[in-house]
Amino acid sequence: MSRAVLSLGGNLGDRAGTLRRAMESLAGQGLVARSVLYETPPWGPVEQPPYLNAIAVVRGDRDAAGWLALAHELEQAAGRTREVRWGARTLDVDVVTVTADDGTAVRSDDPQLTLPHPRAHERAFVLVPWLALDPGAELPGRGAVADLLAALPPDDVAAVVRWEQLA
Ligand SMILES: Nc1ncnc2c1ncn2[C@@H]1O[C@H](COP(=O)(O)OP(=O)(O)OP(=O)(O)O)[C@@H](O)[C@H]1O
Ligand SMILES: Nc1nc2c(c(=O)[nH]1)N=C(CO)CN2
Repeated sequence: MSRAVLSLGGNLGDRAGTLRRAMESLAGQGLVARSVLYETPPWGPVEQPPYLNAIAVVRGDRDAAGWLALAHELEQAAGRTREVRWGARTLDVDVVTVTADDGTAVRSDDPQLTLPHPRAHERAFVLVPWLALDPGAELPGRGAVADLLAALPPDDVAAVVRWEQLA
């Protein structure tokens, strides 16, 4: 058993429908908690439309590789094709962190699965929904999510706006 924090995002097609369907799939895969949807400006060097983003916390009988496989299944179900790095997509699911049942954070330097996610700490689109869902959240090796957010440019944080309730 392990617990994973997943970041979901998409900026093509029916963004809200795609994220809702992904959350419905996760409901059958050990979904423990989910954030509402946030509209976020595109992060990174590629010019593209705004994203909807959300965080899901799942717990179940999978190891880290199993959570990554689930992330890829959700992306495929949303019709995602792999194109430009950091470019537009119907659905992107990143594994932010995985915690074993003894409380140990899984660490991995494998390029196919790097844990904790190496860029999560600098992404307001991950940290804002995560903090709202879990005010005590910690990104292993980086610190409290609240402190990481406080270290980001305030304009980046303010640009992440609550979009609507999932329910
Ligand atoms: N923690 C992780 N979560 C998801 N994918 C990961 C992780 N670590 C490594 N990867 C690998 O990254 C590869 C590229 O993923 P993807 O296309 O989603 O990248 P990206 O979303 O453009 O960029 P980023 O990784 O910065 O979010 C995947 O095939 C996956 O194997
Ligand atoms: N706001 C936001 N920006 C992004 C996102 C995302 O989910 N949200 N995903 C990306 C894919 O690497 C690149 N940029």
